[in-house]
Amino acid sequence: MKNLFPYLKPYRFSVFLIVVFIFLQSLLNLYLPQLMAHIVDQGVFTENIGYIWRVGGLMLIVSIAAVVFSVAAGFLSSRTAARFSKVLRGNLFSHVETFSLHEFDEFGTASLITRATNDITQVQQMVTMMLRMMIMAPLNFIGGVIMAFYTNAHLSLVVVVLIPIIALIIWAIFSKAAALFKAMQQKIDVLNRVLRENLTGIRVVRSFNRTDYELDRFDRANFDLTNTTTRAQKIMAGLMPILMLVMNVSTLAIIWFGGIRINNEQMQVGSLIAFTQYVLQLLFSIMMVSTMFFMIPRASAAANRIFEVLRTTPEIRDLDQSSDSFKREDTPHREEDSKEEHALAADEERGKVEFRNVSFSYPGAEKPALEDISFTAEPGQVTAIIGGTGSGKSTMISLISRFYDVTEGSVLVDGVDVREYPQVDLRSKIGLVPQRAILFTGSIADNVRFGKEDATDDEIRHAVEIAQASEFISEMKDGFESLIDQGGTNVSGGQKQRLSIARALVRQSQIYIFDDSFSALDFKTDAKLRSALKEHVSGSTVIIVAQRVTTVMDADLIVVLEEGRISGAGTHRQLLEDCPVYREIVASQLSEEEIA
Ligand SMILES: Nc1ncnc2c1ncn2[C@@H]1O[C@H](COP(=O)(O)OP(=O)(O)OP(=O)(O)O)[C@@H](O)[C@H]1O
Repeated sequence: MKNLFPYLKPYRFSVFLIVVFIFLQSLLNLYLPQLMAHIVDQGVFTENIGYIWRVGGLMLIVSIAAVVFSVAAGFLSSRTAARFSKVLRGNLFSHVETFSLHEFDEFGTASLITRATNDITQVQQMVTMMLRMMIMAPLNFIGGVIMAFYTNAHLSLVVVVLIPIIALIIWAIFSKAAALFKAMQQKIDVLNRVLRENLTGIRVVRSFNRTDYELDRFDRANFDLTNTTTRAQKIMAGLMPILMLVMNVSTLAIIWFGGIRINNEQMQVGSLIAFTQYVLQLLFSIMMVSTMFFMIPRASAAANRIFEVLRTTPEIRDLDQSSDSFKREDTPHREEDSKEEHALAADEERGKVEFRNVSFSYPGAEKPALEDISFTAEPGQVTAIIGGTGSGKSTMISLISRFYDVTEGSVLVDGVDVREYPQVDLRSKIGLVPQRAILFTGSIADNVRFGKEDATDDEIRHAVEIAQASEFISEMKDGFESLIDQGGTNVSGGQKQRLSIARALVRQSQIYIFDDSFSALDFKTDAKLRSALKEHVSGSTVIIVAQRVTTVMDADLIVVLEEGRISGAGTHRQLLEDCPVYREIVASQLSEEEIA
């Protein structure tokens, strides 16, 4: 929880005002019973109506002033907490943006969403309460104790007995509830995950008639969360009645002993009323603190989860600019300014991608996904990667964009290790079409422009033409301004793929990577697209990952992957001659005539 304080620093002035307002409110609240005692002892018993009016009027003014301070403090604390959580949410989001895929895998999307929404709301509520109660409760408590002693020291013995009893009750209840509150946040994660999976995979769920299974899965997560919440609330529900009981018994004790003292003429009735009020006020402040404690375990679990994300250092970071970055691997001892060198390298070679003895293992995986991979994809050439499912094709692609870092060896772009580029520079060289086409809510033009913010209409039209998407766009009612629904559900799989190809092409990059991007296209469109690519991006390095032999046959270099290793590299003809794995793939897809 203490990690939260730096986030409150910018609101120092508001916090200061809250403290002042609450201090004044508490003082006024402590003054009221005194006025009451005066009315009773000096007004009612002496039948001095004028005095009653005067002091009554003063009481009214004091009460109104207390309400004004309370409203002002309430407003300021809600505003401060809302702003604080806005900043925290912003920081969380921008920090998550720096994560590599590894950190995303580790936290899980559902959990990151819960942390950015529900967890932050918990903390915000806690801060609102804390800003008011943390100051008001101790003030009321200490003020109540002092005033009770001041009003009647003998009767205050009741208070001395009371406080340890209440402290014990609260401690017993909270030590039981804390673990349950922590579990509650984790169960919200699970519920979110089930919900999210079901909603994003709704088509699969429906087509496989798995609605009942999903309902059952959701019911279980829902029941589990409800169960834990109920158990926690049951324990907490005991708190208020027990405290009320203690409070009523103490009031009874005060009136009992106070009555005896009044009978013995050691105390006045007004003082007894004031004393009772002070004791109630201090008991009330304990109750306020306990309500806050009610929120602490949950909010502190939420805060821990938020800071767990904020404290995570992304595995993939840019090199310190002052370090020896941008050194070309093949000339490691050159001494020129590194940036100049970088520019030089980029000038000499435009988009060359080289894998040098690359091995890669996913964290926790038993065996490496890639082992000893070496090949070069040259600018102006098409390099194809073919292999069975799970052979490591997408993993290889991820290493070029540096979504993951290699375990051994190095991936070089224009002779510079990808780890030495600022990530933004590296990725601006690459137009990537991922395996799963992802579109965003917005128009078709917006989606293509995602690849290049300042793309002109002509550039967009040109990219769309190469991607063979013009025809279906022109058939849509609003053409380029047609809206894409969330997740791109209102366009077909092939259309989605073509739009995500256009998005990559509009970048006019040095390197284009198509990760199985032609699989949803029919053979004719696939062929047309590839010949358009050849014509329009002839100077760039084109890397095509594919399962279909017809897609890769014309490539200048075909790399055959099997279980994370290269089992052959060359042209179609060369591979037919000396790569049995390639021959097998070809035989399974093409007829004898086609092979010949
Ligand atoms: N995020 C991940 N965490 C752990 N293991 C992974 C992860 N992604 C892939 N793998 C594993 O790495 C291996 C290679 O996967 P990859 O996705 O690169 O294969 P692929 O050749 O692209 O397959 P496909 O053609 O089916 O897409 C597989 O065994 C897979 O289980």
